[in-house]
Amino acid sequence: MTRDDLFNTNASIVRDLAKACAENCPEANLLIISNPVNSTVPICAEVFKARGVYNPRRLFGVTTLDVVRASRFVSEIKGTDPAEEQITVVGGHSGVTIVPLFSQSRHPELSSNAELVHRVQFGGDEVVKAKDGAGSATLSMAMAGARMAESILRAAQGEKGVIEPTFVDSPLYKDQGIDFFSSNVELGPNGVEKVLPVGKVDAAEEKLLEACFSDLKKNIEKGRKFVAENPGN
Ligand SMILES: NC(=O)C1=CN([C@@H]2O[C@H](COP(=O)(O)OP(=O)(O)OC[C@H]3O[C@@H](n4cnc5c(N)ncnc54)[C@H](O)[C@@H]3O)[C@@H](O)[C@H]2O)C=CC1
Ligand SMILES: O=C([O-])CC(=O)C(=O)O
Repeated sequence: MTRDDLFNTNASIVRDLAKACAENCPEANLLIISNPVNSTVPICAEVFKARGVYNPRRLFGVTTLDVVRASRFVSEIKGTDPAEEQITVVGGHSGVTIVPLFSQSRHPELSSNAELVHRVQFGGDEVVKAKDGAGSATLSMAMAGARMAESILRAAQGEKGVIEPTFVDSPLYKDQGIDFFSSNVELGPNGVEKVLPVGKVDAAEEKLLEACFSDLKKNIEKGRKFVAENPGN
């Protein structure tokens, strides 16, 4: 079971919750954690657009857990404190759409560690397998969700320099037909303040990004198509 398999159950739930938000709290910050995030965020955007209240600065897919996992896995290899490992992860929130950029960390050599890259990309699946039918990540998901929500609140109260990775309506790869992308984002009182660039990547990461784009495009399109064909009430 992959996150994409959750689409059939979750797409209509997210669509209906988004509709309720669009009608009752259109100005709220929406943090979408329900999977598949790569599709549920575009679903929310379509629902808001259909009602004329879409504000791309207030819609966020929660991808914090990918960074939390990457930092943890690196700390296990290096014998360090995960809180001190700053690993940038970009792309989306499933399988090969998750792209860790170790070349930008203090351990650039790790970008050629295929086993580590795979573990970051499929860390959620590892948990699902280990739980053997009893669900997916829970405590780590709660921690990652809380971190993201707290950062949004701190920025809303005027704190400067609050940066989190999140899957947003992004200018970074729109020219390649990818309207949503996760990268570091500076948060502010109005939600997204600034989408930060991906920065320099090495040749191995360039390849990972290519694979990411191809899947991500399909996931985004799947969400859009669902709303077009099933607009709900
Ligand atoms: N983005 C991320 O990092 C992560 C995302 N997830 C995703 O988060 C979601 C929730 O996971 P869990 O909390 O483990 O699942 P869960 O099954 O424990 O909880 C789901 C909750 O949704 C409620 N629910 C079901 N239908 C609903 C509806 N129509 N309207 C309102 N509420 C409804 C259920 O009553 C239940 O309380 C899943 O989609 C999972 O894949 C999980 C881990 C990490
Ligand atoms: O795989 C899942 O369903 C849960 C999830 O998103 C994660 O653990 O990253």
